[in-house]
This record gives sequence, C-alpha cells and structure tokens, in this order.
Amino acid sequence: MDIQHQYVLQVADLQVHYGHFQAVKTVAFGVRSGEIFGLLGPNGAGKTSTLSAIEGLVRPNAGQITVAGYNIATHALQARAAMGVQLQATSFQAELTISEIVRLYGGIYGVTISTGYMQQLLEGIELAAAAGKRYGQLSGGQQQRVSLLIATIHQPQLVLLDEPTTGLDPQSRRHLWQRMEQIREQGNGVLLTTHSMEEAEAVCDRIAIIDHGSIIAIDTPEALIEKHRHDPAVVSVSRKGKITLEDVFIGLTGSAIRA
Ligand SMILES: Nc1ncnc2c1ncn2[C@@H]1O[C@H](COP(=O)(O)OP(=O)(O)OP(=O)(O)O)[C@@H](O)[C@H]1O
Repeated sequence: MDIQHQYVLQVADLQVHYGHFQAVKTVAFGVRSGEIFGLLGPNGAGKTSTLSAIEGLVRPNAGQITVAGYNIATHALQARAAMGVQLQATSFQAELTISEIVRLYGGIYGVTISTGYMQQLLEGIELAAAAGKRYGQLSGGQQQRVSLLIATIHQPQLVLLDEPTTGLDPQSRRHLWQRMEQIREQGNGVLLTTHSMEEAEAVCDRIAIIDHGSIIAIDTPEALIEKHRHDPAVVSVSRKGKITLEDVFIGLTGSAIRA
C-alpha cells in the first residue's frame, strides 16, 4: 500500500457519555501517515473527550478506535506504544533538569540516549545550551518544546496534541509548527486540537469541525473555504470582504458564545 494512504488513526462511530450527557455523539475520521489533522470546535464541542478516548483515558460508550492498525480495546499496549501524547506542563517535576527529564522518559520508553543523541535531541528543540537548566525555570515556550520532545521520543506513528500553542509567542508557535511538519515529513501523523484558525490554515492538511459532539464538516482548509464561501451564514460574518476559515467556522457553528 502507498504509505501516503495508510491510516495511523481510525475513529469509527465514537460515542462518549458522561452519565446521561452525550459529549461525543457520532464521531468518525481518520489521520493518514504524513498528515497533520486538525480537530476544531467551539468550547465544549467534544474535542478533548475525543482525544481522551483515543488516549485510553475515558472508555467510549460505542465505536472503534484503531492506532497504527491496533484496536485500542483489544490491543491497548501496542496501540499506546504507537502513540505519543503531549503532557501538560505541570506533569514534569520542576526541579529536574531538561537532560534529566529526557533521560527519565527515554528510559520509560526504552530509548537509549547516548551523550551524542542527547545533544542532537536538545539541538532539535534549540535547548542544547540549557541542558542543565531546571524545568521550573523555563519559559512557557521552552516547556512546550520539552514536552513535545518527550511526546515524540519513541518516534510514535501518531502524535496527539491538545491545544499545544495556546499562550505561546509567535516565535515559539512557529517553532512548534516546524516540529509538527518534521513529524509529518517522517511519515507519521499528528492529531491537533486548536482554537486558532490561523494555525489550522497554516499547518493542517485536513481539518474536521466538531460541534455538539458531532462532526459537521471535514476537508482541507482550502476546500472548506471554497465550498462555503457563498453560504449566507458565512458571508454575513466575513470581515474586510475576504472569506477566511474562521468565517466558515463561525458560519457553520453559529455566533453564540459557548460555555
Ligand atoms: N468528566 C466529565 N464529566 C461530565 N461532563 C464532562 C466531563 N468532561 C467533559 N464534560 C462535558 O462534555 C462536553 C465536551 O467537553 P470537551 O472537554 O470534550 O470539549 P472541548 O471541545 O474539548 O472543549 P474546550 O474547547 O473548552 O476544551 C462539555 O459540555 C463538557 O462540559
């Protein structure tokens, strides 16, 4: 099979309920090898619940999730070994140095990290000169770079990123975009949630818009803009006479402020 058309993630008929509340109703999509896929939706749409089901943190009420060909319900260990999840900044101990954290997580994932490889890894996130710096002393952008390095230290086929660039300055954001693009070039897949339409347009090959627990559109950013550019709901929210992905997003999900 052509590697471009292999799926590193397949989600079929996913449902996640919290008690009687259906947070995810009917979600189906796939992420291909060598693809950055964006999951976009207003607050409370069901993005994190979908990611949590893929990560195995919540048990779905229905549906199948397959990572690198492994069904997470029947082959959880293999599925988890094939995915990398970006941990929250607070997951790392503030007093550990960057190199200690890299060595610790390398050990957990069974990756041998020689001195030369450590140097290479830290150069890749522009932190080679700060190897001995404690995590708690790092800026938000530096912490994000370390946490993305840890998420990818075992070269997973699928990387899950939940709003990774929130709060970052433009330089740090560009750096993270480049890292995502490197993951794509290596033939692996990225599933990203974001509230930034600029980010989705800049890095995502395809996006799905999720609202009230269901996917309402799925395509490339360019195709979504093209398809909806004459919708009255989209035209009515456009600014400066140009239709953007944000106009399409608001046109499809409505202008009402969510939770
Ligand atoms: N543990 C939980 N128990 C009950 N309801 C929950 C729980 N987690 C999430 N919800 C609800 O499920 C819905 C979907 O939440 P989710 O966090 O998946 O949305 P989201 O799209 O990630 O939102 P945001 O953009 O705000 O992060 C929301 O209405 C939320 O309040």
